[in-house]
Amino acid sequence: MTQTMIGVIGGSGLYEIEGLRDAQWQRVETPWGAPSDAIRTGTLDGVPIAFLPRHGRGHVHSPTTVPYRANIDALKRLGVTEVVSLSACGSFREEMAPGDFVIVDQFIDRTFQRDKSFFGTGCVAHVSVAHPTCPRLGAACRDAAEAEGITVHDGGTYLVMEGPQFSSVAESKLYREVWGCDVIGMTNMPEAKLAREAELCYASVAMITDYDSWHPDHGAVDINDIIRTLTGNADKGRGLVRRLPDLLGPDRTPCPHGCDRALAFAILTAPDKRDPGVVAKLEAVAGRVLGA
Ligand SMILES: CSC[C@H]1O[C@H](OP(=O)(O)O)[C@H](O)[C@@H]1O
Ligand SMILES: Nc1ncnc2[nH]cnc12
Repeated sequence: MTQTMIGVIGGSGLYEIEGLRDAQWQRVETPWGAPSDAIRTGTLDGVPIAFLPRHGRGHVHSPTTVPYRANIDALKRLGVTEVVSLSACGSFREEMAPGDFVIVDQFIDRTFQRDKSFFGTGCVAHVSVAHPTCPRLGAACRDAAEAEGITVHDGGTYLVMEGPQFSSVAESKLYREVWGCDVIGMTNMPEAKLAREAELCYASVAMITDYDSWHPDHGAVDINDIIRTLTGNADKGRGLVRRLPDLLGPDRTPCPHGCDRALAFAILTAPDKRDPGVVAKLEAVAGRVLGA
């Protein structure tokens, strides 16, 4: 049994979290550079929490330049066991309305300008992301949302676009009608892939702000409309987070889905062929299997 530590990555509109005991902003350095911002640590109902604003306070990083590897490494380094990602998203479904939340369980990754792995030449690893989110953590997020009175949809496919521009109508229709996606955003990849490589449980809560551009009654995505919905969504997201310690509990049993053992057989590079410099960089994320 290990101790639960909840990492929360707050998306657009969610730059602070209140109500933590012994709260402090902690600067964390990683071999991948600095995370998006300092990390707010403390406890909530006796469970340690680490909150990281994905874009930094004041919204400094674009979806492309968010330091995804540093963020995940820093959370792991602090002892986080579960990562809850809260993100503003557009909807492809009439019934998934602005203000609703979706517990995402699949992704289509259309990003192309980001570092997507901790591994590479000198230490190669291949983890499975067939099921990129943790069902146990996702269920806790769903239960927390329901307890808060939030309209929550259990399961959905999130199209991750590079951005920063929103989609054209043709793209929006392709993602919705042909690819069967439910929501769209710009940030959950490579975040989810990196969390898996770091053997962290990862759940994604899509907080819907708009209908993207496919919807005949809503026209183009308008950032002003999004901002109006963001504030209410951020409050609901904070309410969801406040319920998680009670639902997850302080003592953590091994993940029944194996998220915390994802690297067990993933590293292909023979021990005598591993680059010691690369292995050293992997100390926080893969020290369990590399003995680094
Ligand atoms: C607020 S409009 C677009 C912006 O919001 C989302 O960010 P996040 O996922 O961090 O909440 C979306 O992915 C874009 O980056
Ligand atoms: N329609 C949309 N497309 C991409 N990212 C978003 N974030 C919020 N709404 C979005």
